Amino acid sequence: MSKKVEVLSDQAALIARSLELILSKLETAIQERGRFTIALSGGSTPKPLYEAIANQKLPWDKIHVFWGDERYVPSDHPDSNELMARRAWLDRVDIPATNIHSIPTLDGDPAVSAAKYEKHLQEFFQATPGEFPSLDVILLGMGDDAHTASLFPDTEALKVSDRLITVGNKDASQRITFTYPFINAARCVIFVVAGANKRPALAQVFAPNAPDFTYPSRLIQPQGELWWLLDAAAAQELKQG
Ligand SMILES: O=C1O[C@H](COP(=O)(O)O)[C@@H](O)[C@H](O)[C@H]1O
Repeated sequence: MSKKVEVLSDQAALIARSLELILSKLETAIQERGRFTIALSGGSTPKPLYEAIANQKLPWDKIHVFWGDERYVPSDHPDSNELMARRAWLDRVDIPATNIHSIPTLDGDPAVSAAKYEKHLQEFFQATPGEFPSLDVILLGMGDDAHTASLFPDTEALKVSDRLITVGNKDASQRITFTYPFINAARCVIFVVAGANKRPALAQVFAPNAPDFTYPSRLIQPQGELWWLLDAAAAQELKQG
């Protein structure tokens, strides 16, 4: 694994750098493999990044979009990660509908939906059960409790190491999430983290010793590249430490 940490002066610089990195991975992937696969994060931080991607001239037919996690709500629900990405990016470009790989959320049972998405991923990547295919880029955020994707502190999802997709739990509500070994199979994982409220969690995630299950972002140790792109507000304690 190669780990790189970059601190950007503000949110605009953070988004500009994230965009630059994604575009460089996209160019390489298309040159080498003829397509670019990316998993998106939700929350609020990546919205301006998605808007910036929508403003690029890109070979949309060669770009395949997945989600690293999703809330268990219909795709037109205000909490839907897909809805945010569609409004900010996907509905604004000429990407084929078949290149948008939504997480199913209408089965009435998150475990059924998780299994369906896993099957879809295995078919797309022509992976056998038990094999962990590699996305070109997995974009991640981090919550102020150090969760990433929908891998929340001290939850059962953190123990799942034999599947690509599982059910995550945020308090009483269930979500669908990539498992940490699937994230770790990626060619490149990019965390984009902004805001002073992330400082305490970040300090624990970067500490030499802290419990991984309490700070789930620590479990992200990909075989490929790991990038932490932070704004100055989020990184302040790291610089002091
Ligand atoms: O709940 C979620 O939150 C995290 C972090 O979001 P942020 O707005 O604090 O950046 C996000 O990465 C995840 O995809 C989302 O479902």
